[in-house]
Amino acid sequence: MINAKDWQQEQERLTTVMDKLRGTIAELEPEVSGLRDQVTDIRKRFWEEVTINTSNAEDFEETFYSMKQQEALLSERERSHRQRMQRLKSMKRLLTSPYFGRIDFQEEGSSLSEHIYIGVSSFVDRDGIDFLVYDWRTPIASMYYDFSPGAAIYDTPGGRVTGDMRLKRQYQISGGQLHTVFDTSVTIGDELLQQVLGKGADTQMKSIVATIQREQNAVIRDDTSAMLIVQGAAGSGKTSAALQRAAYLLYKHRDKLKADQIVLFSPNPMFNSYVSTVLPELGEENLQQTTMQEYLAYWLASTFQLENPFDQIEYVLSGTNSYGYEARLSGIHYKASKSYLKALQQYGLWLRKEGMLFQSIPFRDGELVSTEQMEAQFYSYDSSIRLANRVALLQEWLLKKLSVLERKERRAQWIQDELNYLDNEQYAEAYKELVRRHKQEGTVIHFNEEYVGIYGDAEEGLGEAEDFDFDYAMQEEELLRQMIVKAWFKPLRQQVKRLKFIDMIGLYARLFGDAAAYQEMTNEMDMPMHWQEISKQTKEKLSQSELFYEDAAPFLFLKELVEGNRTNTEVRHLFVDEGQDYSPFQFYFLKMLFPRARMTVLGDFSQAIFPQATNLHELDSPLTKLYGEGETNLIRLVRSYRSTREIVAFTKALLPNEEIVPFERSGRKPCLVNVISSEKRAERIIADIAALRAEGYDSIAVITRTADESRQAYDVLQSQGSDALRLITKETLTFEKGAMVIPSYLAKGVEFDAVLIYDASSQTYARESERKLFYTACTRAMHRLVLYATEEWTPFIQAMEPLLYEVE
Ligand SMILES: Nc1ncnc2c1ncn2[C@@H]1O[C@H](COP(=O)(O)OP(=O)(O)OP(=O)(O)O)[C@@H](O)[C@H]1O
Repeated sequence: MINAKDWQQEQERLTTVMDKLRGTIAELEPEVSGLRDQVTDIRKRFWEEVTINTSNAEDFEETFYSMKQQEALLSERERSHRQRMQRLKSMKRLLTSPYFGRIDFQEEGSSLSEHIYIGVSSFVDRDGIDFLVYDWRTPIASMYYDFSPGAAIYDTPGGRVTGDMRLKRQYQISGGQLHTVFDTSVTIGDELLQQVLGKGADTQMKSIVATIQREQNAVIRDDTSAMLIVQGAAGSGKTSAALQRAAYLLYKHRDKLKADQIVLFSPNPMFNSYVSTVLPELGEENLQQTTMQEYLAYWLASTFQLENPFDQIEYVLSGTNSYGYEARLSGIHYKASKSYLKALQQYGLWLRKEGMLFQSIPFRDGELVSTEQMEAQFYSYDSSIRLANRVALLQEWLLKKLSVLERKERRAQWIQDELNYLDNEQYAEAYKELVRRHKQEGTVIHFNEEYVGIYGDAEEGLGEAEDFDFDYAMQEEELLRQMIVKAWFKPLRQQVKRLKFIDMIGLYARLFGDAAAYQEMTNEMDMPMHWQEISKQTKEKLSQSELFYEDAAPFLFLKELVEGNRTNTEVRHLFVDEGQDYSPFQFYFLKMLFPRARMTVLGDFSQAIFPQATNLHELDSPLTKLYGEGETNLIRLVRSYRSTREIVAFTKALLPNEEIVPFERSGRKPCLVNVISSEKRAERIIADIAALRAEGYDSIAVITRTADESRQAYDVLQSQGSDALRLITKETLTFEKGAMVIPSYLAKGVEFDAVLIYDASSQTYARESERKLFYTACTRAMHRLVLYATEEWTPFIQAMEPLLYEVE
């Protein structure tokens, strides 16, 4: 804490800033509403202000300019309104807490030490020169996160500034009131961080701008790497850093980067809701959020029933004894690998020479264009042309061919039959169309009463009948023929436009047959184990219009090789959270889909629970190779901010090689509870939840290994009288406070005040492959961790130092 005199000065400064803020808000409010009224008014009276006259070229030009003028006025007012509105919102945000930090900095060569107050946005005095508050993302504010008092530097677009930081101070201000002030030295106020971290879990993630740590700041402000990899221990603030990074990039490149040009891939829809308030809290619009599944489904759901990654992991966790399990696992690994990617690329090259598969264009009972014709045409193009470009040429050829065939078909005998079956409405339509055409051409025609009698007097304002000089009946028949054939050809044309003439499923399915054929097409030297069974399983799925999750990205990749068109050049930044759960294949695929985006991948290999995991940080990581070492920056975060020291010590013992340093916050040791039956366990869990609630913990998760176990646990707990318990499934979209039962893989990325591991026995967690899953579940706990078992404890606990836990 600071002395009374300094406190007094800080109090006075806060009062001055608050007054000025109120003054600015009072000035801005009427300006904003005035501009809003003007915009509404201009919009409403737009056409009144424009004189429309198109009688001659000069009048037309005048009309055009008067419209342009009106449009310019409107967009200028809209822009002013938007800017003022944004400023007003920023000022209002500052009103509760105008700043959280201050540094005093004396630039080299200057005799003055400047007081830099730092908040969530900048606030400049009326003179436009005096910065009362600096946005935390300004270059000068970076020193607050990067240095302790003493020599300090910061980089600006104009070059590096060096100097001396005389003071570093932190504030807790809320509701415009000064609560605490700390002078800090080494890191950003451990006291403040202690207070922030000691609080309960929230249903929404919070912004951490007031307490960003130095290594996190490096993640946030890295603006040069094409690939930024953040390997961070559980709870080290990867997701937090990613979101503040988005806010930073939006601020730094505000004139050219928009929020919808940043895409965040997150682990599940519930996580999306969990992080969705951080950017708005920082005054920025939300970025685009999606999940890999959602993205794949966008392109594939109309063709296949797509397996969900959570169903895949359920199978991996529960299907150990089922037939074909080993083969499926081997298939999952192979289809996630760089080798498979190369195999598909090679297959693409092979297809340039031979083997493209097409679907004929059917017509009535036969074929309009056969697959042989397509094949011949396709391979008549220069073999150096890329597959996708050749497909585009073939498409053009097909469309032209359809036009020729369409004209030819008008003379076909079957049309005559169709004509006989037409109803009056269709004749009437043709009649109207003819009238319209002739009117347009200025031809004067006469319809005899017979036609008018049948079809009604569609013709109004037609000139007097003069020469009955064209054979209406013939024209009508010709038109009807055209209409009939057109109706038949329209869907065919659409199919061609949608590239339905390519047999994509056939092309993918062909890979899964004889191993020798596969090797010939793909040059694969190192076939995965159980190839025959993998092939059988894959083809079986395809034949039912279903797709395994592990096949989704590869299928789409092949589709892209053959068809092109799917790349997105708008997106500039791709953030992939829980990156260890994506396959090398998927990363490569993402790079291909978003060729103009930089990538930020955040993850923890220790939490790699999906079989297609990617190692993020080792030298041979496929991620480093994606953009090359020169373009890649790897940052490691080892300090964990989520869990107490005791919980971190326990979880670290599960994965002794994991680099993880706890933030010094203390709590109870994890507690092991052994009970004799599942009923007794339910009783105990219910009592524990009640006790935790009484201690003030609002968010409590009973974590099970799989969804099946969640359902069982939920049923037992309910039958024992636990009310207000929520069952979380892969369909759950929002994250709410309270007690819940949740499978381990859905708890990824989120955190709870207390975690109750439903079954930590050797029956549930025994295989080495389950170690990381168990670790991930335990690391969700912020303050309390309780584990239950009805049998002997999992070997992961048995191997642990007993000092690390309490037993009840
Ligand atoms: N600098 C910080 N100041 C305050 N709180 C922080 C800071 N860094 C992280 N935290 C808090 O620590 C918790 C964990 O952060 P976050 O979820 O971002 O970690 P993570 O590395 O993504 O975790 P995991 O990999 O386990 O999902 C959150 O409650 C977050 O608010």
